[in-house]
Amino acid sequence: MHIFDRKKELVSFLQDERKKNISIGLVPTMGALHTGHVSLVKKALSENGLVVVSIFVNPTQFDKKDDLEKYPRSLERDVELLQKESDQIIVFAPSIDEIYGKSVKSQSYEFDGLDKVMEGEFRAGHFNGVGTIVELLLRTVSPDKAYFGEKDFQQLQIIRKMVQIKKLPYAIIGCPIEREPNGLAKSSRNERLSETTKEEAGLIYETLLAAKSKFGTESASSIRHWVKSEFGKNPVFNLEYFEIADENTLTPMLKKQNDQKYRAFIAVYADGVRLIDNLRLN
Ligand SMILES: Nc1ncnc2c1ncn2[C@@H]1O[C@H](COP(=O)(O)OP(=O)(O)OP(=O)(O)O)[C@@H](O)[C@H]1O
Ligand SMILES: CC(C)(CO)[C@@H](O)C(=O)[O-]
Ligand code: BAL
Repeated sequence: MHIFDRKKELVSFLQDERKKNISIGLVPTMGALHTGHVSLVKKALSENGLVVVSIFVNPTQFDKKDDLEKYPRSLERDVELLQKESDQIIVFAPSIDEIYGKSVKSQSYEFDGLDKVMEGEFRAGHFNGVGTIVELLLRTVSPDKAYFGEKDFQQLQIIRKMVQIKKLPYAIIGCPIEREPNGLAKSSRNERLSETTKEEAGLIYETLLAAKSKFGTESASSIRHWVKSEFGKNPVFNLEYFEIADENTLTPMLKKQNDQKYRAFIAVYADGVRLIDNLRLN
């Protein structure tokens, strides 16, 4: 398997591959790979001749030092896992210096308000950091298609917006959420949960399912109220937000419009670890 840590070498390798008329997929990750990531890689392999998986824990998208320091890192294990998947995979695992040089800073983006709610509200500067690294990866790899998980649904919509605003010629493909048997969305940060909390964290998905079943008959504000009061009684989880929002604009739902698609979004802390999830409601 080819593993690159320099942009220049990756670019020159891909230029040669492209001459063979091979289509290229890109799967950006922060490593500590799990079956959620693998589902993106499989989808990319099914649609492209070559798939670049980037592994880079991007410092500029972390608003909390502690979260960045404790983020799981396992490059060797990640490479082994990808090697088992296919020999059509290329790994790009650059250093912070290779990406940012001396100035570890984000660019500033205009995302049409998509970044002002939920993750954007609670993680200051997060989406400027995501935009900065994703734009750089897209421009470096120049893929035909890039793959992102719906687990980070707000991020997916923001990347779609960035590509549209910057007129970047790459297709952005959203992929469904992979879950544990108890419904917990697979996430690298789950590694930091105790076995007991991981089991109890099935409650997050159960809450989303309950919100979906209430959605037919109850107002958004009544469902929000119900979720807040349920979590208020639970000593294991600390609810950061629960929102019902329009899937495209991400604005909180006021009155249901029949032609709009709505989604429930949730962020909770458990064992000091921040977990997010979402579910389409209609
Ligand atoms: N359970 C999942 N199902 C589908 N896609 C996923 C899942 N988890 C992560 N992804 C996607 O994989 C890509 C890389 O995500 P990332 O490396 O941040 O992993 P992660 O598990 O989301 O980690 P964390 O939530 O701890 O940041 C993103 O596009 C993300 O949406
Ligand atoms: C897209 C991404 C790899 C950018 O660092 C990250 O936000 C993630 O893993 O979802
Ligand atoms: N998967 C989203 C990246 C982050 O939490 O920073």
